[in-house]
Amino acid sequence: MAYSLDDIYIKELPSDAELAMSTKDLRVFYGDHEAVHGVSLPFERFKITALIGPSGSGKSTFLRSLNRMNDTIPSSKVTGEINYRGLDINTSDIDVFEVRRRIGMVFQRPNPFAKSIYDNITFAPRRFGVSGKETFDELVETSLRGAALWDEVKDKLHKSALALSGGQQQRLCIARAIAMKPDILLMDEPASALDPISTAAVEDTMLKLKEQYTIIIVTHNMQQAARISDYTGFFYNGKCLEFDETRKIFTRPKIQATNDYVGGHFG
Ligand SMILES: Nc1ncnc2c1ncn2[C@@H]1O[C@H](COP(=O)(O)OP(=O)(O)OP(=O)(O)O)[C@@H](O)[C@H]1O
Repeated sequence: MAYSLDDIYIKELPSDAELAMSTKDLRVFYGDHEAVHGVSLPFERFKITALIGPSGSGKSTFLRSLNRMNDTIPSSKVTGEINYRGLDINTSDIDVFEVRRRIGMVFQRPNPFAKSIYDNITFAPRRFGVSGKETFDELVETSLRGAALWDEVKDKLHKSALALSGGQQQRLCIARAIAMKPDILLMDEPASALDPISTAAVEDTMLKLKEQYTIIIVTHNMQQAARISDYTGFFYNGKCLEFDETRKIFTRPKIQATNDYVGGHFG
């Protein structure tokens, strides 16, 4: 079935909602191909927003643009606004490394460095000028606690991160992102490569993390979106056709395509 791309419902957040970031008419091109067609979305602070939609609908491209990761793809061009702390960060004079420190990213496949658990966490802060054993010890502990991994690894901090299970490695990657003290965590299908027990651990971790961080997650797993997110955006053919509170998206969506997608009629 072909859906109208003009049928769009984007819920406006209440005027007292605090935004962590928002986009306005964000478009992403790969060469001549426009992969994201003018998406304007708000992201409320200390909430989890899930981005769902069929394969190729532009979710990951949109997500990667939010911390300027798409800049690393030579053919890619991003237009429109990415508003963060009163600034449009989609401009050439912005320090992209600082953007990526404040808006961290966790990828689909756990990608720890071939280093110890301890060094995985201290690596980037060290490069940003953090120093001192006590500071690092504390940073390692708070980051691992934040990612709900401390109890499992506190006796083997100097062992290789690669010896951890997939789920533990992913929580280490979350700890690594937290160690940079970001405001926002972008997560691209962070549990899709994990078994159900590890997935549950990562989901529990995310629910704890939102007390301190704003999370934007791409997921193919609709139960996961329903379980953990406060807001959901449904992407289709490069557009966000519907954005609303998660319970509304999954019970009373306003747009036909959303209804059919969450009902499992296509995917
Ligand atoms: N590095 C790239 N170079 C060129 N085209 C790309 C690149 N990455 C994505 N695309 C194209 O952009 C469009 C959106 O892809 P994207 O991966 O963002 O979608 P998605 O919704 O995240 O899909 P999936 O759920 O399968 O990950 C697709 O047409 C894809 O082929």
